[in-house]
Amino acid sequence: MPELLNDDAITDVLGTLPDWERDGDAITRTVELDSFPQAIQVVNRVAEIAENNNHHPDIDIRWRTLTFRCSTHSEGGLTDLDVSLAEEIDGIVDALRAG
Ligand SMILES: C[C@H](O)[C@H](O)[C@H]1CNC2=NC(N)=NC(=O)C2=N1
Repeated sequence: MPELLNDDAITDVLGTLPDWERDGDAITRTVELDSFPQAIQVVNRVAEIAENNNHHPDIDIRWRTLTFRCSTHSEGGLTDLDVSLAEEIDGIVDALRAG
């Protein structure tokens, strides 16, 4: 079972995830892509990784703007699974933006 991160650990983690911020029991990132198709490409790649890892973000899709919200529902808070997922999401966005 993944361990819940305490407030100090969350603060430390957010220092390594500059595009993310804390939202209660979750961390969130909002990102604007160049187009709706590019945003959906990001969503599809995130979905593949989330399914492989059996750990899924909440995703809000509004035209070119995506908001990801990561939390470990089964634990009722943030765990390392969310940190890893956030890092994967950052990598996908960076790779797609680099074209
Ligand atoms: C049954 C299945 O393994 C669980 O519901 C998984 C699915 N994906 C999940 N995703 C997230 N973010 N938190 C969970 O607790 C979780 N649990």
